[in-house]
Amino acid sequence: MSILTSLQLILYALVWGLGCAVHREERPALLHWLGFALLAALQAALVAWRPEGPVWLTHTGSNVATVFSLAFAGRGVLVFLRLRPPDALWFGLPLLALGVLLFIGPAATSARVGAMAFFNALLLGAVFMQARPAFLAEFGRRMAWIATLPVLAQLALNLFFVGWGLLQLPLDITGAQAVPTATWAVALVSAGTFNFLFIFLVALRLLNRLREQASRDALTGVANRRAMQERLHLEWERARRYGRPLVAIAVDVDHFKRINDQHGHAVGDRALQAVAQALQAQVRETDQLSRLGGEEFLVLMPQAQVAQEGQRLAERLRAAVAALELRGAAGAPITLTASFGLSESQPDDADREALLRRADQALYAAKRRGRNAAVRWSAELAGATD
Ligand SMILES: Nc1nc2c(ncn2[C@@H]2O[C@H](COP(=O)(O)OP(=O)(O)OP(=O)(O)O)[C@@H](O)[C@H]2O)c(=O)[nH]1
Repeated sequence: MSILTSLQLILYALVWGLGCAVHREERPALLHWLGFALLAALQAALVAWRPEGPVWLTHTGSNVATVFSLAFAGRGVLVFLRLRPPDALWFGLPLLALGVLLFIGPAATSARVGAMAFFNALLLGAVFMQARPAFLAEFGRRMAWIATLPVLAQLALNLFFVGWGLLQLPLDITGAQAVPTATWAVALVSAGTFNFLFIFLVALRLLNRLREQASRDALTGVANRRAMQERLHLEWERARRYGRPLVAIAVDVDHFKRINDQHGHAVGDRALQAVAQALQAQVRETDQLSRLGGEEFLVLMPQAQVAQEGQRLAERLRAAVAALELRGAAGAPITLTASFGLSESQPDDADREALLRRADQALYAAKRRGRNAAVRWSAELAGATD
């Protein structure tokens, strides 16, 4: 049984090792779990070596390996969650366990197993307390429960052994009876759950990050055109279904080419970032600001009316961009303004692009009227382009 467990853990170690090679960002956590799997495999192999092997290794050594393997697993979880593990605890406890187990020696079985289980329980409790809020925040309640199960199973097993050690119960934990079988089953299942769960979570985090990157504009961090199209689709359908208009505000920074030409592309980039920040600070959580490309942005305002909330927001956005204080490379002040075109969805719109087309027409009108202005679409503007 224990030699099979050892082999299984070596396979886990192989997976973590491969993970370290290909996934740099998570390498610190994966290295911890590689250490965990190797030490747990060592522990199982030492147990398999009983009764032929030297007792200091097969008994005391296997207990020490167990405590250290849990320390690696737990500290790895904290590193994975970007938490700061208190090192006095995570290095101090295993070292203290080593000292205590050496002091007890291999012969005093109940004291030795009880002491090992006590340190294991402390480590499990510590990781549970520190990791749970961050875990819940990133992966949600369902995943937190799945992650909690192997910890609780391990904790229960270790508390049982602490009790066993303290009370000196007449149980044989080394033979083939119910208790050792249950011990191995809990150890195997919890190690397996732990490994598969965290392999899954590493992949899930990667997937979430890729999704996030696919919908964000790399320069400004606001939503990109793709995310805007998705949101527009959703909000346009909602607007039609519930008869609540949707407002689009097209934004274009004025004479942006001059900023690039006079101050260089890097300053131009900084200006775009500042504009995005200024716009973002004005829009509501329920609105969406996106960068469509170049110096063009778009604000979508669900459940709003252009003559009221739309016009008010556009005016605030205009003022926020005009109030930006930017400096070029030589410290020269840069004046920035933007033009705004507003439109509102209409019940007879053939498609959602109609809303954007009208916002664009209004934007061109704002440019024609001298820029640094917000213009609301009206029927006279239809067909007029620059
Ligand atoms: N720095 C920087 N410049 C960009 C980026 N994307 C587009 N541009 C520049 O933005 C400028 C857009 O210029 P135009 O479309 O002519 O418009 P404009 O100069 O803002 O003039 P109006 O819109 O008529 O007020 C071009 O010079 C592009 O090279 C970017 O990501 N970074």
